[in-house]
Amino acid sequence: MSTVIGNGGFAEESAIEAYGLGKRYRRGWALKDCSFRLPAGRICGLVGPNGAGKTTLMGTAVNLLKPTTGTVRVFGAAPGSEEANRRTAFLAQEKPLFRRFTVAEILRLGRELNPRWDQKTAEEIVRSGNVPFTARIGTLSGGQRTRVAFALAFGRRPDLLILDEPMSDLDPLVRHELMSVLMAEAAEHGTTVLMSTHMLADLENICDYLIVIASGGVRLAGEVEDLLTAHTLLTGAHTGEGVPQDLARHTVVESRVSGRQVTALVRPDGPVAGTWQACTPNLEEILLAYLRSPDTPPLISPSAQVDPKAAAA
Ligand SMILES: Nc1ncnc2c1ncn2[C@@H]1O[C@H](COP(=O)(O)OP(=O)(O)OP(=O)(O)O)[C@@H](O)[C@H]1O
Repeated sequence: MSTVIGNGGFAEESAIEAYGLGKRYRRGWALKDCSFRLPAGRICGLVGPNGAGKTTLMGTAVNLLKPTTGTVRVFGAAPGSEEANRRTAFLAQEKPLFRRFTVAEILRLGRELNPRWDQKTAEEIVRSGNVPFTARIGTLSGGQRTRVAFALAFGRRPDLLILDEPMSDLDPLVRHELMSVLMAEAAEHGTTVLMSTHMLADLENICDYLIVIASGGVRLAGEVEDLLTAHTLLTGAHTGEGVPQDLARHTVVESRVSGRQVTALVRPDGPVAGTWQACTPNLEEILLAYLRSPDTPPLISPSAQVDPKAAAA
């Protein structure tokens, strides 16, 4: 199992490590050359445009899909192994639950199949949404079914919870409530969460770690705090064509001209020369700039990097 020495000098366990992960269907590559590490204990947002391969990536981590290239490990174990299965829960986008079962029967099934089952937490999640325990799954609304799927996932008391766009069919109040449950559970038990989302509010309010994938692989990965502080948003006078000379030694993620003003999102490599107004960008500005600029070199924080040699070990 690989570990990395973190800032405090403690060895941090890896929840997920992906090495050159790729999946090819007949139509082409769904996921390509994806390498990253998710340290244990983080709540990580997985972001990317439609079709970037987020569901595919999650599918390989829970052994629903076999990668075409590369490998993925969950707590150092192969997906599908007893160790990985015991420690991981997956909530798929379409929330497949047995439609003819009642809510109580589904929870009983969860209890019987999982040695670490936490009935109290599972029941509380169902009860706080006033979902009747006697109702059949097939008669529930989409949002209620999501709530029951959440209860099943949390009831398993996983070390790693993988959620594929979990909030897409929930009303704002329920989203808020279930996100609070998610954060409280994760904080109490040190659960690692990998959650794909298109909602920037989820990222800003919940996630402390971020992985951005696009057609060319991983574009950004690391602690949200580190990703924010690595960038500066500069505004100055537009004096000529192309990237301003002052910025030539820095990584310019994106620059845009509006009238006589130029705005540039930059990864500064030391102090920036010239007359610029500088501010810290927000997560949305960084995300959009990277997704619009496929040629910008990716930024992978040290904590999110894998050692390619470890893939063969
Ligand atoms: N079973 C399949 N057969 C063929 N192509 C597939 C299959 N599953 C996914 N794909 C393709 O792989 C690519 C990645 O799909 P995936 O569902 O992983 O993306 P995503 O990032 O989760 O997208 P979204 O944000 O829209 O949910 C898409 O182009 C999709 O059409």
